[in-house]
Formats: sequence, structure tokens, C-alpha cells
Amino acid sequence: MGILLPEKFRHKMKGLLGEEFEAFLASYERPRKYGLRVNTLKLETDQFLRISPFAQRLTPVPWTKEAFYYEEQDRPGKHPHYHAGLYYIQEPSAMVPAELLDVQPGDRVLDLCAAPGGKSTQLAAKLQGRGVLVTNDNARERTKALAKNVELAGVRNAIVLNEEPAAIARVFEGWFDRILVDAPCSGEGMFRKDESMIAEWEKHSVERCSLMQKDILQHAAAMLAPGGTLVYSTCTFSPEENEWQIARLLADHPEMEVEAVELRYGWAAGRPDWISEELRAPLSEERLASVAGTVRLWPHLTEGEGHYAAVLRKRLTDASDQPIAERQSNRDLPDESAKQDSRGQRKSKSAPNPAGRDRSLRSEAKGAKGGRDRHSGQKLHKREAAEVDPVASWQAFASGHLPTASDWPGRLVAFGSRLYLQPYGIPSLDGLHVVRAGWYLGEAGAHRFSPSHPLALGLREMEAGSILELLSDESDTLRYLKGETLALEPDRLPVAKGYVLVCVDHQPIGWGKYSGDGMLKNELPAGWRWM
Ligand SMILES: C[S@@+](CC[C@H](N)C(=O)[O-])C[C@H]1O[C@@H](n2cnc3c(N)ncnc32)[C@H](O)[C@@H]1O
Repeated sequence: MGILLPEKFRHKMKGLLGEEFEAFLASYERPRKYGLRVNTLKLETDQFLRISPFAQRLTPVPWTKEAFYYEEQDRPGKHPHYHAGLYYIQEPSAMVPAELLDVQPGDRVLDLCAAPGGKSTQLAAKLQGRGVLVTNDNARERTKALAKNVELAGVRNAIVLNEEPAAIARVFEGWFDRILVDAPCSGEGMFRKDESMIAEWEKHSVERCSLMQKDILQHAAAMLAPGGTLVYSTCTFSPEENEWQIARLLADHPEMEVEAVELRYGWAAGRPDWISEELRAPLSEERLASVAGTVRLWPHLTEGEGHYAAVLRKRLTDASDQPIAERQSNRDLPDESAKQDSRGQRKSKSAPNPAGRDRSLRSEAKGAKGGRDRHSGQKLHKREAAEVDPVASWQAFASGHLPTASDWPGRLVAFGSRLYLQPYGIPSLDGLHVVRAGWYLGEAGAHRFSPSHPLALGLREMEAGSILELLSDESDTLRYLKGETLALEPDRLPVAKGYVLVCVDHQPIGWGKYSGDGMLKNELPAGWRWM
């Protein structure tokens, strides 16, 4: 019962691989591998292994220290820990590009082709809440899943965009320390994981994808800061979408160079010999040979599906080959001094800007094209925005429920009555389609502030004034995740009325509201419930 590979694909791969082709073909007879990656924004890997019911059957993914192969029958997507964002289910080879990007806390990171967000959540975990992640996809529908996964992972320092790379480059030229281009591709490496990719392959030709990749890469290069690193990756085998793209980039951008990836775990070298004559011509021998420093993951040589990745660095020199001063990145600065005020000026160490007290509020409503809030799809009316002061409403809520909120770094940004905490130092997003302007805190109403589900998911248990502690294997947990009201045992009654952070195994899973009658009203939004 093997996979029926398209004849054209078989023929091409046979030509490329020669004697190795039979081993490659045999890999399609072997079962695919399943992977999950522990979300270290929420807990440490060993902590997860202590509480996970399937920990004993997990085996390590060699290239990602917080990731594991799991057995199909364990179905980790059907466990409360999944709803608490404790891990992301991700194909093991797909974890490699974010590993190669070498993100450090405090970096400015762009994930340009990001939906549904697997690599974004991985990059966010590497940032550990410091610096900023701008995550984007040009497909509007797909940004819904992207935003949801970023929120489930509890990421506090991300901006989600729905844009073409050219539009982002106009705002963020030379701005990012790290850029991931996980490009749209013909998906040849995914045929074993998902057979529907074969039909997709017939539709999306290698040629069409190559043109998109070329365009995306040009804009990505423009957004990279000198000294910054860009990782280009695909899940396909065709040289036109891999080594050819890197050759073209090297020819067009003398300031970019390949950083060789160490070949471990059965990874294979990139193939400069597969690059067309036309693309080789403008390259020096040395630059052409450097393409061997990119990496191919073949399913017959490694424990995962087919992938390609290239690590590129922008040199710290200008056109005249003179070194240029390295921009001081956020990572070099202590937390407090890395903060910037609303005009993008650095604030002095002695002038912290506590989020809860930031009154330099700017309505992003005009930044949303067509005067719409991309989050709700609702039309924004100036009067509505003027009626409630979202900051005051938030402050009143936070002072009663979130004692440490005034210390959270970032500045408050409102879209109408919706309030976000945005990382410091972001240039104006006016004119861009903004899906999330930061960590979505909630919505200010006429009489009270309604905290959002993403706020709950981004919290630590100890940050909430009032919590309900559940265990993952008790029946109330499933009831809560299904959206039911909970009848609380007397020893679990909250001390006061109001919002309660519901936690499972000490990890937040959403809000409940207690009105003093022994019942906890469920505040889990419909789209987040257990199906
Ligand atoms: C391979 S998928 C990304 C997978 C994602 N990085 C992850 O790890 O979950 C490629 C994505 O690129 C998006 N895309 C296609 N053309 C694009 C463009 N011009 N700009 C930005 N994103 C684009 C597609 O909508 C698709 O979601």
C-alpha cells in the first residue's frame, strides 16, 4: 500500500539522485515520524516530562533539545496540556530552520511566511519574552490559525501581520537581527506526511513557486540588519526552489554570504552542482562552492520528512567594504534600558515606563485599512472609541486581578475598545494590515474590562490574584474545556467575586467568573473550546 508518486517527480528525482534513488524511494514505505516540541515559554522540558502521561514513550529529536518523537496512538492534540499550550505538534524536520536561526533573547525577529505558526512559536520560545517577534503571512485566512497558535503558546511579544513582504519592507528596512523565510514551496518533502500534497504539487508548479520565492527573498534581504542572519527553508527537493534561490540571492546581494551548516544527524550538504549554468555564471568559484554549506534533509538519511535550509549572513560592511558600526541590538541592553517610548526614543534606565501606567495611547484604528479592526472585522466608529478609555478600564481591571501588570514591559495600544500590549520600539504600523498589534489584553466596555483568552494563556499562575487549580485528569477540567459552568466544591471557592484564572496542573487554560453562588461561569470563547 505504498504512496503513488507522480511519474514526473520520480523521473526527476531519479535523475538527481542516481544510485541513491532506490534508498530514497524505499523511505516512502516507512511510516512517517510524529513530533512535538515542549513550549519552554511555559515550562521546562523536564517539568513537562514529569507531568505528561505519555512521557515514557517519547524519544528525543536529536536537533531540538525540547522536542520528542511521539507514538501516533498517544494523540497529544487530545490532552488538556495541549489546550494549555504546553507543546506544539510539529513535524521533526520542520524544527530545523528555527534551530539554525540562532535567535537570542532580545533579538528583533521576523517570521515572514509564518502560518500556521509552528516555527513562530519555536522562535518566540527562544526569545523568552524579550525582544520582538513580527510574524506574518500574506494569506488572510491562514493568519487566523497563526494568531491562535501564537496566543495558545502564551507569546507576549509578538505582532501578527497579514501583508505582502514588499509592504513590510517599506516599514522595517534593515531592522531585523534574525529573519526566517519558510517559503511557500511545491511541498515535495511532505508527500509521505500528507498525501494531499501530491495533488497540490500538480497544481503549484515548481516554476511558480520559484518566482514567489525570489520575490520574497529580495524583500527579506532588505529587512535584515547588517550582521543579521536570515534562514531560508523549504519542504521540497527541487533545486530550482533551493540552491537556485540561494545562488540568485548571492548574485544580487554581494553583502550576503552563506554560513555553512555543520552536517550532523544524517543531514546532507547542499548541491551547487545542481545549479543552472545561467545562475552560476555571475558567481565566483568560492561563492558558488559556499552553497554546499546549505543543508538537505533527506527522508532516507534522517528521522523526519524532506527539507532544505540555508543560513545567510549580511556582512558588516558597506558597498566600499568598510566596516560599519554594528547597531546596538536589544539583546545587548539590560531590560529596562531597551525600552522605548511611543516616539521610538530610548528611555533612560531611570525612567521606566510601566505598562499599566502608560498613557501615551495611540489608536491604531487608522492603521487598519478601510477603517476596520482586523481582529473583529467590525467597522470602527470614532465616537465608540472615544466613549470608553480603554487604558483606564484596563488599569481598573488589572489593579484588582493582576497585581504585577504595571511592571510588564511594553506600551498599551488600542484599536477602538480593544487593548494590546505592544513590545517597545516598534515603528509605526500605519498602512499595514495588523492582525494583532501585540499581546491582546481584552476589551473595554462601558462598565468593565473583559479580559481576553490570550491574556489568560500568556499569564503565569502566580501573576493572577485569584486562581482555580484543576488537575488534568479530573472531570472538571474536561467540563471547563467544553465550555460548561463548574459547580465548585466548598474548599475551592474563590475568596472574592470576579475573574478567576483557571489552571490545569498549574498552567492557565482560561478565565472563569465567580459571582458568589458556588458556580464558576465559563469564560472560554467558543472558538477555543474542546471539540
Ligand atoms: C511553508 S508555509 C509556512 C509554514 C510555517 N512557517 C510554519 O512553520 O507553520 C508557507 C506560508 O507562506 C505563505 N505565503 C505564500 N506567499 C507568501 C508571500 N508572498 N508573503 C508571505 N507569506 C506567503 C503561505 O500562505 C504559507 O502559509
